[in-house]
Amino acid sequence: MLEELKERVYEANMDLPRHGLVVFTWGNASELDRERGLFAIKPSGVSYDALRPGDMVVCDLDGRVVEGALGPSSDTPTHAWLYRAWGDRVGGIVHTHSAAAVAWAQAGRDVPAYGTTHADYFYGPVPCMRGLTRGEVEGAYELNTGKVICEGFEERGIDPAAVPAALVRSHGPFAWGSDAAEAVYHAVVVEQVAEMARDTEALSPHAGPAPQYLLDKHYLRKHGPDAYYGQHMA
Ligand SMILES: O=C(CO)[C@@H](O)[C@@H](O)COP(=O)(O)O
Repeated sequence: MLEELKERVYEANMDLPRHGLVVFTWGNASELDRERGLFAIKPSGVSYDALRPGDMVVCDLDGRVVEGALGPSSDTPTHAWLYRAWGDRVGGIVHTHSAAAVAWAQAGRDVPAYGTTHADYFYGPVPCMRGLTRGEVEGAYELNTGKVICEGFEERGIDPAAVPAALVRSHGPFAWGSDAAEAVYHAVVVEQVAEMARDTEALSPHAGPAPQYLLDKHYLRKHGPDAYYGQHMA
């Protein structure tokens, strides 16, 4: 079972450079095994060319390594915190430094819902979390990154299942999903909508978000109780 988990997490990590979301070692993906209370994650700082399924590191929800010869991703405490907080809804997490999403994070701005591409996946803006304080950075930095994301969603009343991504100010995007593969998918979508939103503002600085009724329609026809997008076989 853990071998299958490692294989899936390996494939998710390898999908990050395939989709152009990371260069060098700038990202990581993980997946939760809810029954065991464990997750597998990429080892830290290992080149994607050299990565093998058996290199994936298995950790508990405190971020302690329970299996693996290599050190886990430096962002392991962030993943662990998010699984502890949201593990009932989130089964896979991805962090990247994809360029357009990072640009919004560095600007300290939410990615506005400018159109239906965005609304097909996110029920509202992709929120930019506050930057970490000096104390949070000099303390348990990566754990505090997870806390800042959770606090931001709580303060704004956002359900992480309805908005499966966030930006952390001055840092970059985190995305999640039901498993690692879906988290990668959402990381790709965040980058795409970040690019589109940036271009929208370049063309029309005062475009403003699309009408709420249109955003609602697109989100709900895919994710609402009466969703009809795609194949719905009886
Ligand atoms: O944010 C950073 C680096 O600043 C990390 O997320 C990124 O390099 C990936 O690190 P890991 O190789 O997963 O430890």
